[in-house]
Amino acid sequence: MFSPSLSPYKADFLKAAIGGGVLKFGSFELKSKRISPYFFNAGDFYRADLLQAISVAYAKAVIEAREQTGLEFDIVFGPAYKGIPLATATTDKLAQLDPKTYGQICYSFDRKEAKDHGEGGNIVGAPLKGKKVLIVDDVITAGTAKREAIAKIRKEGGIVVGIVVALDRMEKLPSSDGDDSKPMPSAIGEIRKEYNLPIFAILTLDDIIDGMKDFASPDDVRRTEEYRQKFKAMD
Ligand SMILES: O=P(O)(O)OC[C@H]1O[C@H](OP(=O)(O)OP(=O)(O)O)[C@H](O)[C@@H]1O
Ligand SMILES: O=C(O)c1cc(=O)[nH]c(=O)[nH]1
Repeated sequence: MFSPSLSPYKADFLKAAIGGGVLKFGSFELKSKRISPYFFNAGDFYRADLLQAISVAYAKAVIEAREQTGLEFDIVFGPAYKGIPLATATTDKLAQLDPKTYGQICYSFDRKEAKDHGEGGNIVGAPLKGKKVLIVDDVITAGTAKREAIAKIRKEGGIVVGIVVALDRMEKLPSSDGDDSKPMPSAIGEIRKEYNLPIFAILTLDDIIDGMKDFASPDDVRRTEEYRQKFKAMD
């Protein structure tokens, strides 16, 4: 059963992720090199109805963040690659849901490799200089991709004001010596502290484990629970 504490838009989003095959079970190597028994592939939200489902969920998370914390921004930034359609779809949906507040916001994203001809550079979309930037991305695991995005935005003169992700995998930071058995603080908590930034997650691993008991095999549930235990943060 989905956790009763999951708000309706979050439950709808989790249903879409399951129905669209975005949430997968098996063995996956992550950016952090950890081997995970589950994977959230936001690249699989490619059908129009799924794109609708994600843009509604991100837009509602942003609107909720504004109501709860006063979050304000000029630009939605999507880190390459999977962040790109998420940021553009979220920008569009925000303007549709609340044109008065979001009708003039812009989107922007980076290239993984700088372009050396034409307009050049490695940012596409709205120029970041002096602007308040909200990062919209898929997943946070060890936090590396978010740190890279913050560095890129700052290099361009942008002011990062917050991060919204679909899924907080609730994992610990990697330790500097690569020993993943050591107790470590959470990736999301350290970014919040280090950069003094609010980070909002639509779903957490706990939400997924609560929900998957209804549709995944007992083996997948057990492996995912063991993974949670192995990589859980000390805070
Ligand atoms: O928290 P982390 O340990 O950094 O891992 C999570 C990030 O890793 C993947 O990005 P990747 O850089 O592989 O880019 P992609 O969007 O091209 O898949 C994924 O899309 C997340 O953004
Ligand atoms: O950590 C990652 O690389 C990662 C995890 C996940 O669930 N989904 C994804 O796209 N990347």
